[in-house]
Amino acid sequence: MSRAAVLLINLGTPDAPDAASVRRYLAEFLSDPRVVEIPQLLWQPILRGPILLTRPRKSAHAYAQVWTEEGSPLAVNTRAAAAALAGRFGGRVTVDWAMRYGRPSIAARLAALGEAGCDRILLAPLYPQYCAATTATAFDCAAEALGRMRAQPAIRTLPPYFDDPAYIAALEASTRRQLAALDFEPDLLIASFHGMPERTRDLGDPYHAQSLETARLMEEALGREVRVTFQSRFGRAKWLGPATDDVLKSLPSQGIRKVAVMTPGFSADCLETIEEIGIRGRDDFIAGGGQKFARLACLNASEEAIKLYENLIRRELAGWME
Ligand SMILES: C=CC1=C(C)c2cc3[nH]c(cc4nc(cc5[nH]c(cc1n2)c(C)c5CCC(=O)O)C(CCC(=O)O)=C4C)c(C)c3C=C
Ligand SMILES: [Fe+2]
Ligand SMILES: [Fe+2]
Repeated sequence: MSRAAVLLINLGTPDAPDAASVRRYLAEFLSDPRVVEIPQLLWQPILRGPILLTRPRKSAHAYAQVWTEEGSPLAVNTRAAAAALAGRFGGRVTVDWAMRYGRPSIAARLAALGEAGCDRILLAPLYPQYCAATTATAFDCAAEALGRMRAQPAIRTLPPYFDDPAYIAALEASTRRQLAALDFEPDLLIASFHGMPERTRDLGDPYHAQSLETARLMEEALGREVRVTFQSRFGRAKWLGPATDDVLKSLPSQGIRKVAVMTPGFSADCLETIEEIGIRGRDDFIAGGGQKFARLACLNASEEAIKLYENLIRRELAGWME
């Protein structure tokens, strides 16, 4: 008897909001050559020196502001999506989740699925837009774990879903629901995507184009402008723009005083959405003269999200669920 499983994969997060845990997490994350594409011989001294000496304390402070009783929001939301999804397959598919960096690791969950008798596994990184720094490295990591197994499961991978009608419909429904609940009508809706070095686009990474296409399809679906920005600049290289913080600071002087910000590239709320947009982004906008600011939640484990993931997963598991 064969048995199918789906492994939801997200980025990863520290174990606790303290400097030591954040340091361990950042050391693993930022040592990934898919993330920082500088030769390791040059990069490691910079990482182990200035970056890991200063950033963990600052980031731990930010994490402490978003941490919940159940843990880091990224882990809490990803786990909740996996739990809700499990109920949609009537026990015919095992649904599990893992993190590319930190815990639960991809290797540990692949091993656990193997022990549970799952011999057909769909790897599903929850990144709607393909990016080598997120999607590719998740598959690299899984391949490395598979490379150490004697009895490997059969593997399928979830393609990016940036333009999938089911994803656009989920975003549209979630956005309409959240806009209707606001006590104001935004002058502008912003879609803030995580940034990337511009160089990666020039070398052929489709992330930028796929982000723009998601926003264009959202404009079509919502019948209103969706202004694209890129957040979370890191390092000295030129990153994709326009930068979310710069745009938020400058909008009030252009007469735009009420905004709503959505983050469609993040499947789950996390440090980058709750703290960077919801706290610092709001402060930037209000300090610049803005009046009303709303951060719209990610799809997380909402009804819209679970319907979307069930749809995508059923399609990819065709022929495996009998
Ligand atoms: C959704 C897509 C993401 C892309 C693309 C991405 C690229 C990328 N990120 C960094 C550096 C950092 N990112 C950090 C946090 C973080 N990044 C993503 C997603 C993408 N990153 C998420 C979901 C999170 C949140 C994790 C959480 O625990 O909530 C951080 C850590 C926080 C901090 O210290 O600021 C860093 C650093 C680079 C360099 C990069 C591409 C080159
Ligand atoms: Fe990031
Ligand atoms: Fe950030």
